[in-house]
This record gives sequence, structure tokens and C-alpha cells, in this order.
Amino acid sequence: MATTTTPVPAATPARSGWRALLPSWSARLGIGLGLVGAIGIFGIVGPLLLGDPDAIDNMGRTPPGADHWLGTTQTGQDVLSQLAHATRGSLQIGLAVGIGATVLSALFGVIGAYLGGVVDEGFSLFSNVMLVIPGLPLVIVIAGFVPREQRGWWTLAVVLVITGWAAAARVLRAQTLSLRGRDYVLAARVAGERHWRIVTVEILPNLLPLIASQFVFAVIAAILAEAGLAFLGLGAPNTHTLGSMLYFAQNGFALQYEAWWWFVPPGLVIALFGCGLSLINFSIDEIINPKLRLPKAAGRETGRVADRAAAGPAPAADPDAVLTVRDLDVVYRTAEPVHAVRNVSLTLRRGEILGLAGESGCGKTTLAYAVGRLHRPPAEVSAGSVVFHDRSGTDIDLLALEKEELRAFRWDKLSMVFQGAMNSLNPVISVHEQLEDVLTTHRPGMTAAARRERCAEVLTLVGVDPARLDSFPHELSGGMRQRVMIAMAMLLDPQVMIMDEPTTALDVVVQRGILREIIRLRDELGFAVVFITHDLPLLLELSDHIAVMRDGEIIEYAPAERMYHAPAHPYTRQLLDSFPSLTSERGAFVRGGGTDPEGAPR
Ligand SMILES: Nc1ncnc2c1ncn2[C@@H]1O[C@H](COP(=O)(O)OP(=O)(O)OP(=O)(O)O)[C@@H](O)[C@H]1O
Repeated sequence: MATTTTPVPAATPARSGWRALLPSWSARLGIGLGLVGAIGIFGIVGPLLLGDPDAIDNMGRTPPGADHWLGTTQTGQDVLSQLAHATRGSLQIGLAVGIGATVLSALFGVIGAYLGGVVDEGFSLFSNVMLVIPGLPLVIVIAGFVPREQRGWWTLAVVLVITGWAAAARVLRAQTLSLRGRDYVLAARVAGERHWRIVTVEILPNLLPLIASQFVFAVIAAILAEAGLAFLGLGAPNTHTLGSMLYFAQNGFALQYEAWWWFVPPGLVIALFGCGLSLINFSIDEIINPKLRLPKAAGRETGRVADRAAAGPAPAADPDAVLTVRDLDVVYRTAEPVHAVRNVSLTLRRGEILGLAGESGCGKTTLAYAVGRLHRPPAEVSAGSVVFHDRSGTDIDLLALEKEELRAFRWDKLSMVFQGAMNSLNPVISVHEQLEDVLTTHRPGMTAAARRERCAEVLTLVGVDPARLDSFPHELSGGMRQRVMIAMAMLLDPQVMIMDEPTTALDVVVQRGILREIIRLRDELGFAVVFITHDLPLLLELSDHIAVMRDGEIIEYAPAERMYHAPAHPYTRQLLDSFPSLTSERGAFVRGGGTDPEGAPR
């Protein structure tokens, strides 16, 4: 069988130490940092170099020229010098309000939601009250209440903090309520971690992208609000801000006299600063969420092996084959690339149960996902082919399918039951609706009555009472939920089902029951199954053929019967020995420790 091989590109060098915490470089991060940095430096250094912004030259409203690069105001003050001082003043207010509003919102949102009870109710009530008070009128009243001569930039900052934190607190509260029920937070509590540590180590890092974007939003909103207040004459007197510049430009009839150099620069600085902060904000997610830290090569859609389409599917060597996998390689393109599947070849025949066994981390799930084209970056199929031989006689090259073709193919011809599938049901939608969704997507011509009938039929097939159709997932036992997931995978009468440890979370009795159903259904309906588990003895009972994986490779591939009586590879023997037997001593694997059966260290 001809295969097309895409060479594995060189590994991206790993970033170590503190550099690993930085987001990867991108054009938007560069532009954002450039804009914010340039405006920041201008605001800090500019006032030192450009002299007194209030110094009056006798030239009134002069256009930009050699003496005054940005011209002068009506009273002959240098616009560039004013702009530098105004930038400093606005940044000062923006940062102070950003920090203040973020601290208050985190305090009322995160702490309240984490502690719960009366504290949460009190904090929540207070933020709700602050939220319904109309912001701008309150700002105007508070700002107007403070006598003009006592109004400094910090007065405005305090007013803007008071009116600017409540909305963010609501969002943080909702997110914290969701986070505090997560397993890892509960585990930290059970492990006896202190509250402050749970909040700072388990909860806050997950909120950081949200907090960062709220900070950015608060800074921009504060600069704009200050500009609005100053424009209305409620700004701080004797303080240069971008808002006060606009106020004086308006009072000096800059627009009417077409003195654009007076009002365009402050407006532009506000817009560019907001734009720069937003661009930086995009990259903050990457620092917090390691899943987003992808090397560039892995950022694109990597489901296909690029030149497969031109090669076309290779014919099946075995006339009974429904799925042929040849020389498949899958690599996770992380900083240290992981070659999770190496040179795997398999043939799945119609109606066959093919067991895929191997210890944890050997690449079983990666292989199953790649076969169903469900892998996502950083996973990449770097070589090989996966060909589906349809009942109609057509061969389908899975790695060459376009997005829409793939959507129509999946579930119709090849379906999957995922690891931990019983948790994949949506808790707020009834079983019937979830099953029906599949039919409405793939069989749009079906009537509602036919859909309901088919849903009831598959539930009966997997041994669940069709009366349960209207139940919600939480009303079903774990075993029932698992059966519902298997029913869902069977809805469209697929030719292949990939089952990735479908019974792991269940007790042995329920597990056996479900496995018996799978064999019975296979006999009745004739679909083929790829069954993945680390439980080799279970596969020996269930499968026709078994492939044993180790470190991404298939090291033994044989009929189950032969593998049971005469395992050829020492690792297969070791795996078989690792399961305690009722009739012999404890397994050699346990006694032998982690060494290779042939003596080679692993
Ligand atoms: N997103 C990822 N990024 C980098 N490496 C990954 C990623 N996901 C899996 N791997 C690596 O790929 C290898 C195979 O993992 P895989 O989940 O396929 O194993 P498995 O045999 O299904 O294990 P288990 O039985 O525990 O589910 C492991 O070394 C794992 O660390």
C-alpha cells in the first residue's frame, strides 16, 4: 500500500525558566507592546523634555511647524508639551482607577463567592445596588459635590473607582462560583489547604485572563470617563489630562477654526492606547492557559496529511476490511515534541472486535482520535494513511476529507464512545433531545415521530427502558448514562465504532453487562469495534484480534486466541502476568518491578 509521508519538522526549541511563562511572540503582541510602550514613555519622559505646557508664546493657534511640532493653542501654548503632560495625567488616572476597580471587584466578586453564605449575599447585594445606580449621573454628582479647588486628579480617580467596579465583580463572582465546585478545588480543600492558598493558587490563576481584561477595560473606561468629565468642566483644575485638552480645544473653538492639531492628537493618543492595551490583552490568555501555548507549526488545522488527497486512497489488501490504518505517525508539537503514535498499521474487518491494549500513556487514545480525525493541535498526523472501505464499495481516505465531508462522515459511518463518556451528556438537556440532535443533524428528512421511534429503539437495544427518554442525565445511574452514550453512537447504524475505555468508571458487574451487550449488538448489527483498554484479560474475552501498544508502537498484533495461549512478545507476557490470577501466584510484573522482562531497563 502506497503511503505518503510528511517529514516531521525539526523540534521547536524548548523555552525554559521564566521565559516559558511569557506568551509566544506574535505580531499583535508586538504592536500592542509597541503602542503602549511608546505612549507610556512619551507620558513619562515627554514632560521632562518638552518644558512648561502653560508657557504662553505670543503666537495664537499656529499650525504645526519647526518651532512648535504640533502647533500652538489659541493662547499660544505648545500643543506637544501639553500633550506630553496630558498623557502623563491621563495614564496616572487610568492606572489608579484600573488598579482600584480591579482590587474592589476581585474583593467583592471572588472573596464573596468563595466564602459563600452571608458574606456572599451581602457583597452581592452591595454590588447589585452599585450596578443599578446610573453611573454617569452619579459621577457628575460626586465630582460636582467636591469643591472645584479641592478637586485633584486623585479625587476623580476615587470617584471613577467607586462607580466602576460593580459590573466586573458580578462577572468574577459567577466565574468563581463555577470554579469553587471544580474537582481540583474540592481536592485542595480535602487536602487541608488554607483558604488563602486555595484562592490564590487554585482559583485566581484561572481568573487571571478575566481579571486582566477587566483591568484593561477599567483603564480605558477611566481615561474615557475622565475625558468626558473634563469635557463637561468637571475635571480637576490645574491638572493636564487628555480630557482637559479636549475641553480647552472645544472652548477655544478649535473645530470651527479648523485647528485640527489641537484636538486630533489627544483623541489619537486615547484611541491608540486603548488599541494597544486590547492587543496585549489577547496574548495574556496564553500566559495563563498552557493549552494555548502552541508552537507556530501546530497552530494551524493539522487534521490532514497535506498531500493525501493527490495520492488517493489505497485499495484494501483484505477484501473484508472496513478500516485500514497504515504507517500512522502522530506527533504532539509541544516545545518538546512527543511522538505519541509511531508507524502503526492495523486492519479492522467487518464485524470484528479489535482490541487495543497497552499501559497508560502508550498512545491508545491518541491513535483512536487520529483515526477519527478528532485530534487537535498540538497533535499532528505527520505520516501514514487511514482508509475507510464503505459498504457501497467506495474507499474513503479519512486524512484527505474536507471539513464538511468529515462532518457528514463522522457518526454516520464511524462513531466513537469517549473515555469517561458518561460525563459527556449535557446535564440540562433530556436524553431524548440529546439523541434527537444527532438525527436532526444527519437525517434532516426524518419526521419527529420517526426520530422518537429510533431513539426509543436504540435505548431498548442497549438495555435502557425507553421510558427514560425524557429523563435528564442526573436521573440516570452511571451505567445507564454509559449505555445512553453507546446508544447515541449506534443511532445512525455506523459501520465502525471506536470505544475508548467505555466502561472504566463502572463496577465489574455493570461493566460485564455492557460488554455482553456490545458483543450481542455486534452479532446482531454487524458493526466493527475498535475497543481500547489497558485491561488485556478483558480484551482476551471480548476481541477477535488484539494489538498491544507500547511507547506509541504496536509491538504485537495477533488473534486473541493465539495471544492468550502463546503471546509472542515478552512485553505482552509481562502485561498478562501483571493481572492477578485466581489459580496462580501473584503476577510476575508486580514481583519483577519496572524492569523489562528481557532484563533491559525501561
Ligand atoms: N496535549 C498533549 N500534549 C503533549 N503530549 C500529549 C498530549 N496529550 C497526550 N500527550 C502524550 O501522548 C502520549 C500518549 O497519550 P495517550 O493519551 O494517547 O495515552 P493512552 O495510552 O490513551 O493513556 P491512558 O490509558 O492513560 O488514557 C503520552 O506520552 C502523553 O503524555
